[in-house]
Amino acid sequence: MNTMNATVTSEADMSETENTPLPETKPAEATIEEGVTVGQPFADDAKFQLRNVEVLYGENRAIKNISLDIARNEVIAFIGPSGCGKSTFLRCLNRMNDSIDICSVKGSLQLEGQDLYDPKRDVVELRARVGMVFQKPNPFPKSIYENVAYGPRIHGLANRKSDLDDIVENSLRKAGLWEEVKDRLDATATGMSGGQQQRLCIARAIAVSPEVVLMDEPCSALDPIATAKVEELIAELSESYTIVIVTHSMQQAARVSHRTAYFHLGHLVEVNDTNKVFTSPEHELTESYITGRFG
Ligand SMILES: Nc1ncnc2c1ncn2[C@@H]1O[C@H](COP(=O)(O)OP(=O)(O)OP(=O)(O)O)[C@@H](O)[C@H]1O
Repeated sequence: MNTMNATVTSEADMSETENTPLPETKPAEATIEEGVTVGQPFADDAKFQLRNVEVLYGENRAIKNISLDIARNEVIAFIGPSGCGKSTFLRCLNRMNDSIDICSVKGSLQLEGQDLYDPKRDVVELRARVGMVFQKPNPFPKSIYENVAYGPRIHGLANRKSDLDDIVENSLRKAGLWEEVKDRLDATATGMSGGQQQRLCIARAIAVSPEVVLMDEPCSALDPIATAKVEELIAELSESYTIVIVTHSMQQAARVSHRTAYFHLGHLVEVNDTNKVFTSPEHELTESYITGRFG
C-alpha cells in the first residue's frame, strides 16, 4: 500500500491572510495519509470489494489509492467538495468511465468476487446488473411504456407481450409512478414533469432487475416535493438493491443512507455510519466539511 503523505490545506484555510488569525476550532491544515481511510470502510457482506483504486485522466490523478467495500443492500452516500472525485469513483462501478479515452482505472475492483475490469466481461450485461440514474433525467424520446420496456426487451427478459406488460407495470409501481401514468403509457416521456421523468428513469433502471443502482445527484434538478418522492423511493428500493448515491446535499445523505463516505481531493478520508459522520466525525476534514467551513 502506498502510504505517501499528502498534506492538504482546505480552501477556507487558503483564503486566510497572515493578519487574520485562524479561529481555534479551524484546523490550520489537515493531513491525509494516502491510502488510509478512517472509520469503517470495509464490510463483512461485501457486494463490491474495491482495493487500491486509482483513476487518472491523462496525468491528473482524480482518485488516489482508495479502498472500500460496499455491502449488499446498503445505501451508501458519497459526499465531498466539488471536484473531489465522487462521480469518477461512482462511474468505475459500472465502467461508465470506459467511454472517456484519457481515463484509466487501476487497482482491484470486484463485484461478487469477479473482476469488474476483466477484458472478457460483457459491459452491457454489467450495466444491467449495475444500473445508473443520472443528475438530469434522460428519458428516451419515446413513450412511457417504451422507456421501461426497452431494457427488458434487449436483455431478453420477457418472451411474451404479457410478460413485458407485467415488468413495465411492476417497475413503474416500484418507482411510485404507476398511478400517475397508467392511463397514458403511450404518451411521450419527455412531456412528463422533471420529477416524473426522474422516477421514470429509476423505473427504467430497475426494469432489468439490477443488483445495484448508482445514483449521481439524482435530485439536483428536482423541486423539494419531487426530491422527497425520490428519497422515499430510495428507502423502499434499499430493501431489494444496493444503492450508491452521490449527493451535494448533506441533509439528503443523512436522510437516505446507512453509511457515508467523505471524499477530499481524490482521497477517501472517512467512511462511517451516517449518523456518526454527521454527529461525531472522526477526521477533522470531514468535520470541517459538514460544519460548512468549506465545500
Ligand atoms: N471527463 C473528464 N476529463 C478530464 N478530467 C475529468 C473528467 N471528469 C472529471 N475530471 C476531473 O476529475 C476530478 C474529479 O471530478 P469528479 O467529477 O469526479 O468530481 P466530483 O466530486 O463528482 O465533482 P462535482 O461534485 O463537482 O460533480 C476533477 O479534477 C475533474 O476535473
